[in-house]
Amino acid sequence: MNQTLTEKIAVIGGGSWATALVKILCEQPHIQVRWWLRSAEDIAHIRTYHHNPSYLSDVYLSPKKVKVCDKIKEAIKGAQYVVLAIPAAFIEEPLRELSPELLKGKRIVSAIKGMVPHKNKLVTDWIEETYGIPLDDMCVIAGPCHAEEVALEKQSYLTIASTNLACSEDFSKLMTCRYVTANPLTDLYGVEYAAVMKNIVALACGITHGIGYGDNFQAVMVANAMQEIRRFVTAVDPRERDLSSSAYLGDLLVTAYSQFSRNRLFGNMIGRGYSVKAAQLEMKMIAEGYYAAKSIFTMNEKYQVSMPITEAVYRILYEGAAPAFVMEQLKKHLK
Ligand SMILES: NC(=O)c1ccc[n+]([C@@H]2O[C@H](COP(=O)([O-])OP(=O)(O)OC[C@H]3O[C@@H](n4cnc5c(N)ncnc54)[C@H](O)[C@@H]3O)[C@@H](O)[C@H]2O)c1
Ligand SMILES: O=P(O)(O)OC[C@H](O)CO
Repeated sequence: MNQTLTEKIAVIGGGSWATALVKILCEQPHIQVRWWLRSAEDIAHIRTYHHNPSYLSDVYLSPKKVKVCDKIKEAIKGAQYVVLAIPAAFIEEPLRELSPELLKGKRIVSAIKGMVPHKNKLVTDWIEETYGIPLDDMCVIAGPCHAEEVALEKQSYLTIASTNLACSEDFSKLMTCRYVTANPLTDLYGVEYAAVMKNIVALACGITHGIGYGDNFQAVMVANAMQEIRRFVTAVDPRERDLSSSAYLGDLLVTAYSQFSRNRLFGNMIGRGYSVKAAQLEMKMIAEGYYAAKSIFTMNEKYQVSMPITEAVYRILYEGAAPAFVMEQLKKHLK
């Protein structure tokens, strides 16, 4: 192995975002990536052909920089950072192999924009509770950035949020390269909740588009959604934050309008009459907003914030309410 590869970073997950993150990290000359994927077939393919056959398959994964691992313990061994890029709904199972001792002293980076279902917890809170990692040793990767555009090396911006500025600054440096600019921020909870909630909004955008509503309606819904996000985030974690910045508003806009949005695509299918099961089967990718709608709706039983868009999505996805009827009702709440 090249002597200059001094820093080891583990990436956990085999989807599009994990693949894009591996690509970004490989741009740093001193980094070796230890990459754990769930699929044995994908691991074998990457070892032989240096491309992920299942996601972003055009991205070249240099064997000099990327060591693909069968075992999660092997991936995290000696790693200073452990980057989690598995949809939140599936995070518990693979991490069961790990213990507080194995993760001790490492910085944990959540690239996940979802909540752990049933527990209704942010990933960082769940990691703190389960593995005893202090919040100050964690950060989240946020901002409007689709894996597909990273693969194409289109200029993108990320926000690295942590309660510990040094942690977010350090990891921002590792995520900055020719086509990515990463900026640090100290609003961990605000960024994490906004990233979870924008997925619910993208579902709503997809649903209305699927029903036949146009751009005019969607613009009003997105504007109202930003206010809904502000109300909820302020209730859960009151502090001053500029929600018009790219970590919050930017992420909402990209997911609501991009052709690459998983959540919008999923919502669009629901609007066109697919059942939840059928839409999930049709998509190879995961729409985090499906799980988030339930978590945020349930959390809001405590906060009682006005959240008509989240409620509308929840009723359609979990109570089987007809999308056209629910959106007709939602119209009364939008301004
Ligand atoms: N894709 C993006 O552009 C992007 C950008 C920012 C953040 N994220 C976040 O990254 C996280 C990972 O999403 P992604 O886009 O890479 O996923 P994806 O939709 O591209 O891929 C699905 C992933 O889910 C895993 N998976 C599917 N079913 C599973 C199961 N039953 N058990 C265990 N794992 C299963 C697959 O192995 C794969 O890793 C999500 O929280 C997402 O919000 C994604
Ligand atoms: O836009 P989606 O639904 O693919 O979600 C992916 C990322 O969160 C975008 O930042």
